[in-house]
Amino acid sequence: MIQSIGNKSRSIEVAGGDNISPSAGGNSLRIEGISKTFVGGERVVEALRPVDLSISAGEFVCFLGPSGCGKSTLLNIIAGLEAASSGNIIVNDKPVRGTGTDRVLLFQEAALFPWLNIQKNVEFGLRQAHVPGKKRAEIARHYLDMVNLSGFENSYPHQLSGGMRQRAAIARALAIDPDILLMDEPFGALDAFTRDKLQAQVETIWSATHKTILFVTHNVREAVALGDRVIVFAPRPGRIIRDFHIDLPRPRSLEDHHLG
Ligand SMILES: Nc1ncnc2c1ncn2[C@@H]1O[C@H](COP(=O)(O)OP(=O)(O)OP(=O)(O)O)[C@@H](O)[C@H]1O
Repeated sequence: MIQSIGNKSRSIEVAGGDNISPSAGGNSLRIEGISKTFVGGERVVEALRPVDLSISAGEFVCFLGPSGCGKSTLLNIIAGLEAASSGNIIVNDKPVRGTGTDRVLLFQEAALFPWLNIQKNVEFGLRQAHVPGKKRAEIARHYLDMVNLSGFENSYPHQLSGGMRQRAAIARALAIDPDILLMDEPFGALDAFTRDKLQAQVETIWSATHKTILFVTHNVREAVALGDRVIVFAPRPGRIIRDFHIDLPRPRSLEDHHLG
């Protein structure tokens, strides 16, 4: 079921003053009949009933639902970290199997390498992709600037706050220029104040980069504050029960009473 909240005609402001439609780039991701049943000895858990979903390039989609409804399982399948029991993941019209640099998954705990400084952490994926040193440094600086971490290039993860570490992880993910950013409760471990600030920052980053974002949350307010769409899952066995289109103007303020 598709429902709509807010004003239908909407565009977003991007740096340089252009007005673009956030879903102008065609289909980015198709989830076709994806199901998952975990089998471990005697125990069989039907985590996901077949899920079908089409997501446009540049859309910001939130997966909302109670604990255990299969949100993380679906995100892991899209990331290629978990095999589905049935169905296909189609990215840019091609079926994908396994992980790829077109999709990057961010977790609740920023998974930075503790032995590398922030600059080197952000450069890591670029090094793997054999991007030359000067170019790597330039790209890393660009994204560190985007997440307001300029000046912390030489710091190590343990010297940063949780919110700063999560911002560094976002910069590292963006540096490899994925089509799709998969965010699994990325702010779940942060205090409310930091969380609010990072939500606003993610909205700004999304507007500037036009990435397709899939964002898992338990929090209705967070989902409505961030998403173009909020996909609501039912408890186990996980399945989609609602597909809300959120047409509230951006940037959205968390104090906006429409979000309540
Ligand atoms: N590796 C696994 N083996 C067996 N069961 C699993 C495995 N991973 C997840 N499950 C089960 O699948 C169901 C869905 O789990 P999942 O983590 O996807 O839910 P979720 O909606 O992301 O929950 P939460 O919001 O608490 O993270 C749960 O019942 C969970 O116990």
